[in-house]
Order: sequence, then C-alpha cells, then structure tokens
Amino acid sequence: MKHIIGIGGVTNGGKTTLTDRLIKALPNCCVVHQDDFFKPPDQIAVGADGFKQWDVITSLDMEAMVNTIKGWEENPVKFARSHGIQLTPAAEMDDPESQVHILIVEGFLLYNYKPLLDVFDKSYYISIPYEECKMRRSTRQYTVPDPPGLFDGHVWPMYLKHRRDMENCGLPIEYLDGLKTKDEMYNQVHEDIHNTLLNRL
Ligand SMILES: Nc1ncnc2c1ncn2[C@@H]1O[C@H](COP(=O)(O)OP(=O)(O)OP(=O)(O)O)[C@@H](O)[C@H]1O
Ligand SMILES: NC(=O)c1ccc[n+]([C@@H]2O[C@H](CO)[C@@H](O)[C@H]2O)c1
Repeated sequence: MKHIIGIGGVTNGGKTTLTDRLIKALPNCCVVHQDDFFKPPDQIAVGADGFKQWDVITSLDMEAMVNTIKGWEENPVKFARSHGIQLTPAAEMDDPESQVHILIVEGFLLYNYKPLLDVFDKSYYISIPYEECKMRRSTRQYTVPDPPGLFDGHVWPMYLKHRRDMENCGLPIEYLDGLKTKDEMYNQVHEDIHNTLLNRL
C-alpha cells in the first residue's frame, strides 16, 4: 500500500523540521523536497519591483518534481534504496503492494500546481503569523541570500496570494498551527497519519 503525504506551508513554518521527525518514525518513508527543484538563479525572472521572483511556481522545475514523485510511485523499493533509506526487512523481501510505503512531499508551493493536486492522500499546511515568519526568515541563509526588502516586497505578498488560490482549489487540507511546539506538531501529525492512513489497512 502506497501513501503520499503533503507537508505544505509558509516559508519557515517548520515543514522541514516536522518532515525530518516523521521520516524517522514512519515505516519505509521517503521524502521529496520542493526546494531541491529551484531553477538556477540566472533563470529566475526579475519583477517590476526589481526582485528576483523566487516565490512563484515558474521558479521551480515542477515537471522534474512530478517525475521524481512518479519514480517513487512506480518503484518505491528502488527509490528508497537509491536514496539511502532503510527499509523494513519485510519491505526488502515482499511485493511493494503488500507493504506500507510512504512518501512525504514537502514544500512552500505544493497545492498551487494542478498536476500535483490529485497525488496527495493527505494534505497538511503549516501557517505562522507575519511577525513570527519575518523573524524566523531573518535568521536563515538560502543559497541566494535575501536582499533587503525581499520579505515585505515579494515573499509575504506572494504567500498571501498563493494561500488564497490554494483555499479555492477544492483540496481537503488540514491546517496546522506552526506556533505550536515542535513536539506538539509532530505528535498531532504522527497520530493523525496513523488514524487516517495506516490503521485503515
Ligand atoms: N514548532 C516550532 N516552533 C518554533 N520554531 C520552529 C518550529 N518549527 C521549526 N522552527 C524553527 O523555524 C525555522 C524554520 O524551520 P524549518 O526549516 O523546519 O521551516 P521550513 O518551513 O522548512 O522553511 P523553508 O521551507 O522556508 O526553508 C528553524 O529555525 C526551526 O528551528
Ligand atoms: N533554495 C534556493 O535555491 C532558494 C533561493 C532563494 C530563495 N529561496 C527561498 O526558499 C523559500 C522556500 O523554501 C522561498 O521563500 C524562496 O524565497 C530559496
């Protein structure tokens, strides 16, 4: 049985932190990070505001991301092996269909790309308020550092726009409060995955 779980959310909401803990706890669990599909800086458009437009879907190679997810769907055992993920002994032996295999897809623009919408068996979304987000982001170093004013001029307005679009996309999304502690968020999602996906077997 294969399950694909989306962990979406605002920048610095805690997606990677939550994902890292879930991977360790869930059986035969692989991960795809949307940030790994950013195009190189010279292919990122510069807007009328003068900022490189990182926080739009066209800054990402979404076709490559979809193909990576398809690769997992076609052969989760091979995918796990090639990504150094330890499988349970049963999963090493048996037909993948008789075993639980989980893929977590993590990213800031997961639910704003049509071809991905019907891929998720469960969709989570982490939010934090403006002040907290700005504060956490100011401590981060991306491969290309944020120029002054990027957060207020581009990152936050794009977040608000994409969030509105996402809320209208019809996907059943479970919203998570990113102000909860790391432990609280992990416990909530871990329990929910067990209740909604794994116990159903
Ligand atoms: N529940 C939490 N409470 C307080 N701080 C948190 C929590 N979760 C994560 N953080 C902190 O917030 C920062 C961002 O976390 P993380 O990298 O997990 O976010 P992200 O959503 O993956 O960010 P991005 O995708 O923008 O890189 C880190 O410094 C992390 O330690
Ligand atoms: N990972 C990168 O290449 C990169 C470069 C510039 C900006 N970002 C930021 O990453 C966030 C998503 O995690 C977005 O808000 C981008 O601004 C990433």
